[in-house]
Amino acid sequence: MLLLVVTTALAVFYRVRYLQRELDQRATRDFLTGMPNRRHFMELAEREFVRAARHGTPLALAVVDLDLFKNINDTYGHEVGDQVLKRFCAVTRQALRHLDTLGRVGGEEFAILLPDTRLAAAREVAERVRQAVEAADLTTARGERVAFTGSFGLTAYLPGDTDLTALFRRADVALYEAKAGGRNAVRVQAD
Ligand SMILES: Nc1nc2c(ncn2[C@@H]2O[C@H](COP(=O)(O)OP(=O)(O)OP(=O)(O)O)[C@@H](O)[C@H]2O)c(=O)[nH]1
Repeated sequence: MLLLVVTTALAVFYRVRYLQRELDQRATRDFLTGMPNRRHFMELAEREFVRAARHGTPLALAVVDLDLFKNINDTYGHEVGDQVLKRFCAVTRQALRHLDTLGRVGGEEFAILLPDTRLAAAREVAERVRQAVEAADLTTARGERVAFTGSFGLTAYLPGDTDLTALFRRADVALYEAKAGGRNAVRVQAD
């Protein structure tokens, strides 16, 4: 009898723990790509921003927008567009270091957080990711080869920054320049 009670209690315990993890996962991860969703990415970025502001540790932020993504959807269909988003994440994740965080902050918009990284090093990382994305492709069920690229806006924490918004503002300006300059490029906004 005691054995039955104990095994039932254990089974309930593990089931509850599993469900709790499922819930946590759904709250923090983007359903399509499995990357941190916007809210979770912002939480992680906020944590790193506080650390940079308090201890003066370097911190870089890149915003990435897939190029002419509407064309991919229009040409190959929304499902292939979804596959491109997933492939982009896999390729980018592989080109990043373990400490870096890739988040999906919008439909075809992503952000990369690079803790303990100065601008010069971050530029190298962003350029490596850009090249990896450019070199990647996928083949559709109909045998069509789909290539894709991304534009990158990069910035780093400055001692005068009072909040994370300042970094996003600069990164967005750099991203705009990358798009205006013809896309598939890394642009930097240092101040
Ligand atoms: N397949 C798919 N498409 C998405 C998703 N989220 C956003 N999009 C599409 O992404 C496209 C973004 O298009 P635009 O904002 O016009 O930008 P763009 O075509 O990438 O052009 P540029 O940013 O100027 O290079 C829209 O067509 C959205 O419908 C998604 O989850 N899956």
